[in-house]
Amino acid sequence: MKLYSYWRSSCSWRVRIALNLKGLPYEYVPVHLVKDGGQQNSDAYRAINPMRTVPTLEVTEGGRVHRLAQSMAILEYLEERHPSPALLPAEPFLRARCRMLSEMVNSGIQPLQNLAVLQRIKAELKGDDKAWCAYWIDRGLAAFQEVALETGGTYCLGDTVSFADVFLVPQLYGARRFGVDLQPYPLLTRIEAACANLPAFQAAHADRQPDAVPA
Ligand SMILES: N[C@@H](CCC(=O)N[C@@H](CS)C(=O)NCC(=O)O)C(=O)O
Repeated sequence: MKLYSYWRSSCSWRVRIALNLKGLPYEYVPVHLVKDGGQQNSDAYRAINPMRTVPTLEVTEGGRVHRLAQSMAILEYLEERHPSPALLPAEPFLRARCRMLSEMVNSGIQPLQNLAVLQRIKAELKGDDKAWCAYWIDRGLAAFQEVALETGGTYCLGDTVSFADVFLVPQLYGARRFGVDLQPYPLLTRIEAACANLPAFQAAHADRQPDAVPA
């Protein structure tokens, strides 16, 4: 498998964690989201992913190359194709709660802090892109914690790692980047610390990627 990724992209990070948790090796193809006006906007990359975003996972199966985009769709594919270890709970209610928490990040927070959105806010609306981001991330995390309190154990859903943790951890990195105070979210930072003990999360960390820029 080949993963088109950017070190600091939270959506790519989710897929890296899931691939690692499932023990699936992959080739890392860096797509620089800022350099050259953003390599995601190049004709070559648009042919790979018309949404001009990372991640894209390329899978060769039965002699055919399949390209998958949208981290949630990729995670669902990995879960179906490589069910063990399971990243979705077996029980239908918990399964839905897991997807619910994941979507709170996937559609409730990340799209509002996406690079292309921030560039427009700053350049065209002359707005404060960082304050915009911090507001939506904070609001989203507050809701996430409230929901996670009902099911949280070591991780978001009891004591087993799931999609919800895979979505949460990169989002907390983004929160710090945009100056969000995480003091009000002790459950979330506790879960983050538990995930940080796992090799799959460690290897997926932004700073450990081949295209990472040292601070
Ligand atoms: N819903 C998509 C979102 C993908 C996305 O927005 N990726 C960001 C990085 S996390 C990106 O490539 N942004 C490029 C841009 O805004 O120009 C997913 O989950 O994969």
